[in-house]
Amino acid sequence: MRLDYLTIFPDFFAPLDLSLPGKAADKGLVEFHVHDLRGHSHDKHHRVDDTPYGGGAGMVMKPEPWGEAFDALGVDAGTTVVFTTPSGEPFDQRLAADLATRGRIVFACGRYEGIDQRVIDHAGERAEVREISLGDYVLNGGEVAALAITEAVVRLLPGFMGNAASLVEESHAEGGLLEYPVYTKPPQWRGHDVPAVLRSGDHGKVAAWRHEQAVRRTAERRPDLLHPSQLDDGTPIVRAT
Ligand SMILES: COc1cccc(COC(=O)c2cn[nH]c2)c1
Repeated sequence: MRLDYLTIFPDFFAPLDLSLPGKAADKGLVEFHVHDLRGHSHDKHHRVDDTPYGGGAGMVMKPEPWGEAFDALGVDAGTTVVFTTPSGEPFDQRLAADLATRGRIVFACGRYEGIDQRVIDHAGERAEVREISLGDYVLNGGEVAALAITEAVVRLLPGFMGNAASLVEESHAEGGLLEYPVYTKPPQWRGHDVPAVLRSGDHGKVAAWRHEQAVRRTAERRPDLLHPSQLDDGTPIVRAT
């Protein structure tokens, strides 16, 4: 998989050479290419923004640099262009798995009040476009979101995670439950003991305890992930007639 990043802050993506994503690059599973959008603005000050039509506060990113960058990158039907933006579709594990099937992703990292809408419209004429939000909050730019999406996607690439088994068990996987609590040595620590069941050696009991903990934790923190039948707050189960 080839990942490209279009940004006015290319240094933001220096971490891609470290830790998780970096290892994938070493394995040849993924290649990263970072591009400074200002390189595609040719006025004296390499301007990438201007005042918004219709007035209002802030600045809007000009379309020309983006169009020239798409041309330089060869954005085409085999490319998925991801615009990270608060007004995008919510990012989740399912979307991460979907993006992990792509051959090439170009992350378009917006700043200011956003990117001229014609850039998104034009991109949709030449490639697959996904507008993706990390969550309901506003960052100063799309770079942090692009890094988060990158990590969630790259770790799913076949042959990347050393222990594929851990991918199956983790949160928001098929079960749709939050992860159960985990423990390691020492057995006692500052007055806190590891739950005895985890040291019992009884794999059946351990599995049951972990499932119960995952359901309890999900009911407490993310009832939206549970089906009514799994809520134990007495929610009446109204069956479709
Ligand atoms: C492209 O248009 C804009 C406009 C405003 C801010 C940003 C930066 O992205 C976010 O704030 C964000 C991404 N996911 N959740 C929040 C982009």
